[in-house]
Amino acid sequence: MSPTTTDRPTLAILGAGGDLTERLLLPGLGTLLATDPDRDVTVIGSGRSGMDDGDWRDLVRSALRAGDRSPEQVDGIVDSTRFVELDVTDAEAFSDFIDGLDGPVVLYFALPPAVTAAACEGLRGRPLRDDVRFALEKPFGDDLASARRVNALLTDLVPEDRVYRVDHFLGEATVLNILGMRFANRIMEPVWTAEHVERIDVVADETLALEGRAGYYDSAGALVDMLQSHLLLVMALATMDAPARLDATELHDLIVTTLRATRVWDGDPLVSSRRGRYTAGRAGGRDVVSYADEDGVDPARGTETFAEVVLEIRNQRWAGVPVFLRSGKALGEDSMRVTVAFRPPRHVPGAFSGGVPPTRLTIGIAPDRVSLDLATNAADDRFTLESTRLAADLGDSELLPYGEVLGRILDGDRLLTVRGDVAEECWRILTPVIEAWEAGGVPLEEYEAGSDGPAVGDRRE
Ligand SMILES: O=P(O)(O)OC[C@H]1O[C@@H](O)[C@H](O)[C@@H](O)[C@@H]1O
Repeated sequence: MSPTTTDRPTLAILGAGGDLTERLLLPGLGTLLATDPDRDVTVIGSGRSGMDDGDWRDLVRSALRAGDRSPEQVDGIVDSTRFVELDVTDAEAFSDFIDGLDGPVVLYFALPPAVTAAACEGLRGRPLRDDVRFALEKPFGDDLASARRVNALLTDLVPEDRVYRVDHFLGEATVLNILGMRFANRIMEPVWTAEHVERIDVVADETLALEGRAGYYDSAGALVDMLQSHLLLVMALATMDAPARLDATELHDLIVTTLRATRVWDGDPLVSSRRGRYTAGRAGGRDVVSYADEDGVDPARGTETFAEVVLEIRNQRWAGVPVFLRSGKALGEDSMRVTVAFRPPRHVPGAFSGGVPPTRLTIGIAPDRVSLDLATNAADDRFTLESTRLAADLGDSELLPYGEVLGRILDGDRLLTVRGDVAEECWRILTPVIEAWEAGGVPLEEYEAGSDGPAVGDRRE
């Protein structure tokens, strides 16, 4: 098969009629173009439901225009874009579609894992052009077994270095800042060990509720939607060893080594995990109906909208330090962050009565902020300690996480993607929790929308 060769890459979005394209991919691409005015790309949308070509162009134009970028650049993309009606599980049609694209090609699977798997299965044994890259949206598989199957299938089609598993958290400026802060400050690494750290919290609290996404979310739930993907990767970046170079192989090797050492705390999901589901209330300034009453939800399924799991990274650096991963929807506050709580000093002179406030470093992912809580002498009593917060806003980056990730994929850089073995480790770590929850071993606690989650078993820092 001889691909057409032009330098201009083609981004072919499969499942382009879904909300991901409109809400995240195209706006992300828009910010990429705004920050890189010379970048050129052909965007092709495809999906099963026939979208009118004009509607598709309008969608692309308005998503790309949402920002301050050159009209010529947007016009160039809108003029060359089109929508192709396609069922990717029809192997012959899918294969013809790929062959007809101008290369190099990024096939972006914005599709449920089972459809992606069926589409890839259909390509097996067919000639495939050698300038095609596969970009896949999370979740990668529905469980460990299916993730392994999809990975095997993919590497049967193309080498792993042409597979780009997308986790947009890796494109968050502040997530990348974890690396900068940790490895570019001499004061960090010496205390970044179990010797000095008491606990780590990786948190993604959202005021957002379901937002009409029952079709996807009701079968995923908070554990798979957030912990199995985003939060485990953030945890790995915050706890891995220092890279010698910042390239994809080095980063992925360090991430997977950390994940391989990670287990549910005490090996017991019954005491090391909590789950909850919101009831009606008010969150993020909006009235929220009970999750069970949301459109498209099957209440009998018992999907959780809040998940917390305590993990242990059983290696020399971290053994004995609990790592709390927590995420919930319809909570009282938006807060995505990593908080590292340090142990108290070995000795504090007795003159300081009344206890020592903890030292804590918080790297905020959203809002983008770094803060350090230090014990300082109280202004009104020199021999009493109080907590003082040093905080700095990191400033917003115009480039949205999806823009950062897409840019690298279009450039053939895998740094901010998820390697196959990393994705499998993420499933492996949480499989005991998934099984315990399926067996009903952990109760589904209710919490009111707008609260800070289920009260039962709360071990917040
Ligand atoms: O804050 P962001 O970047 O929108 O990321 C959070 C979202 O990440 C997505 O991957 C989840 O599916 C959503 O449920 C979640 O709301």
